[in-house]
Amino acid sequence: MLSKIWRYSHFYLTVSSFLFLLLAAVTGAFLAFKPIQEKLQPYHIKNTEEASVAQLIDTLSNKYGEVLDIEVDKNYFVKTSVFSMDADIDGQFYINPFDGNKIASIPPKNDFFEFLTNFHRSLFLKTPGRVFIGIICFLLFLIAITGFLLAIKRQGGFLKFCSKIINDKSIQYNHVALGRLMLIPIIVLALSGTYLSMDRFSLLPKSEAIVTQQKSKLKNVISFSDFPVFKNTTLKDVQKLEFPFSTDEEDYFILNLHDKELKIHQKTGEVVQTTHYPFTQILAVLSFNLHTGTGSIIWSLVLFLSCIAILYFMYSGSVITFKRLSSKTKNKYNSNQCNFIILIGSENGSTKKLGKILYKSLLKAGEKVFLDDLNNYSKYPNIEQLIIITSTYGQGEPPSNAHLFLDKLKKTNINKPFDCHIIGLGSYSYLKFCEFAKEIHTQILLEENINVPSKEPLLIHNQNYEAFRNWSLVWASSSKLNLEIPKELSLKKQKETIFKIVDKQNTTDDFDETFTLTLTAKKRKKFVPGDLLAITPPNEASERLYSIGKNTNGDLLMSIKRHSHGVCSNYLNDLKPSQELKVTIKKNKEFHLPKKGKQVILIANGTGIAPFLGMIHQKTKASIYLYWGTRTKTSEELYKPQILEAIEKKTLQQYDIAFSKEESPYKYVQDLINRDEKNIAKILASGGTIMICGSITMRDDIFILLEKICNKNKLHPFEAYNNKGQILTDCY
Ligand SMILES: Cc1cc2nc3c(=O)[nH]c(=O)nc-3n(C[C@H](O)[C@H](O)[C@H](O)COP(=O)(O)O)c2cc1C
Repeated sequence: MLSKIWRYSHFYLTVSSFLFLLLAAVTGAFLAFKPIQEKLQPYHIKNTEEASVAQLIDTLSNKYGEVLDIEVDKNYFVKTSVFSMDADIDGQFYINPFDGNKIASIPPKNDFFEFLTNFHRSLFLKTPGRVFIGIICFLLFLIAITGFLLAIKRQGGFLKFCSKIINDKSIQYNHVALGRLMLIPIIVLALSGTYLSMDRFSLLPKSEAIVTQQKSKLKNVISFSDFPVFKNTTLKDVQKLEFPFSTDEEDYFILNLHDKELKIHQKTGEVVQTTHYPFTQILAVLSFNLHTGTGSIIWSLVLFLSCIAILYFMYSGSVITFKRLSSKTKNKYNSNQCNFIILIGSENGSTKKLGKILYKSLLKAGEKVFLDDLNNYSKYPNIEQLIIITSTYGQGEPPSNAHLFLDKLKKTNINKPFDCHIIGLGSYSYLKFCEFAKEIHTQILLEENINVPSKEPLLIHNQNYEAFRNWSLVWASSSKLNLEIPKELSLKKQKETIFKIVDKQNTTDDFDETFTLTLTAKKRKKFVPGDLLAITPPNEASERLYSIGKNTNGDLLMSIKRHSHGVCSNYLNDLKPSQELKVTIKKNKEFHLPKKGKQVILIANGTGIAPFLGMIHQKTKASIYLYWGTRTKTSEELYKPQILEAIEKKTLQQYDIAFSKEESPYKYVQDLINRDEKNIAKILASGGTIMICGSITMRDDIFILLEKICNKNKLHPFEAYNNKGQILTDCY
């Protein structure tokens, strides 16, 4: 419930301030260069900060007739105003504090920055504009805070806020990852701006300056440069020093430091009055410096990046919102009329898209169907089939529109029995894969009047549309429905590439027939080992995905197991060298050889070796260890030349194989991992990566093994390495 409040607040706050935030961020990004431009002026003399006021007064009085004041700005540029008959050294100019020489005249204000500053502060609307911008600044603060709370919720708790965000290559990932990085600068920017506006309109609590007076007791007249207060004050603490107007004792030196103002007797050098600035004033100066970056190039650059980040958030937030809103559907029938009910659990809208496809297909087939959120589950008088499609969020939790469902399920009496089908969407990157769909399945099995035809729910990794489509077609035919389910989820036609077969090698042992295909693209096509190749066999609707490797010539490598009734594997097996094949390459960045990290362990079984055949030849600074489980020595022969070449070229540091159908000390790849547990633990602890490709059963066994290795070797829990992205999988 709370997360809904944060989400709506985050959304409405951004929408209401959108245009003004946009203008403020664009002008702010330019204005961040003002302090940099100022700081880069050559008016600073090394060690100015360390010079004492006494030293400076001494230098100036020797050099100039009458000094009116001295100013030290945030960049430690020293300005003085002098009165002189010589026009060249009359008025205000920059000086070298050590010899008093004039360095430069005060340049006129930069028109461009002046224009931008006025616009940024008030949109040229004077006081109403300033008030408005102050409010926008405060809204930015609220947007940052609600965004922070949403990120905590997304990460699964406050303590997990800083843990690795799983990169699912989505725009949400960029939004959250950048948000976490820029959270503090943006909060500082927003709070300091709000404070400055409140100060400008006297909205801050009144606090008086504390004034302490002291009567002059001393009689000795001493020279200015001998005044103890001048001797003990360095220029780094000074803002301004005003010289006495006349030689009259009633005229004082006024020394403005960063936190107080001192009145100094011009004959004796005694401090006769100290005025401590109120805290609100000190805070206003701090806010000004923090909001403008005055005096610091690094902070100015951080402010610039914050403004760019705000612009990016506005873009990514709009895309996310558009995606969510576009997945909303208006039902044609009301729920009481419908015999098909589709309920969706979705956080970011992708699951809803699948529900919508089924909804539209059923409508087109003339069925009465109702689509809704899982949270709105209720009694449906005419229901025959309930289809639940849900993602999992957080750490195995329901998405935000589904958290009430299980409770409602328990409380709702069902009078008329119906069938229920459950589809889970999730990602293997998370330990609790499709956990919420599994939980629903378990709960629904306990309901007397709900019939669940499948023993297991359908669980889909990475929104694989093909898996969903195949399920829909099977379900439609079992329900005697003639459904048209689109072949592609997106209407954008994927780019096909024509490859030519350059080599084909088959190997058959007593158990399996496997073969490799080497393909070369007719036109240059970029791909990386670990990417996926989508093939749709002729006269077939659905595509099949294969993880691909690359040989040293840059050709594409596939490793395929032939299934006696497999349509695609037989189609590929029938291809002859020099024949052509139309395919689509799908980027699979989650399963590329990592760019960082010193060590990578590759674990495969069966034809899962394919992407690794490319990775062992990739140029990388990391040491690569390959563990492979296959059935027989015959099946190893097919890949041996590639592997031996990599060992010879030293791009592969270690190769171990387990045979499940031969006399061999190690039967499964799991046995090899168990044997080398100490090394595996070391690599995990030092930030290395483990990549797994092959069957899901093997992957699950390896996960259990890794969990044990982590416990035994007193490492962090396995989940931590998985969350940090050190475990990459591509299993089927
Ligand atoms: C922050 C976050 C947490 C996730 N947690 C899990 C999880 O615990 N288990 C899982 O299988 N998938 C998890 N996923 C993957 C999503 O379930 C998957 O991407 C799904 O397709 C998202 O669908 P939606 O856009 O409809 O919410 C998570 C995704 C994100 C962004």
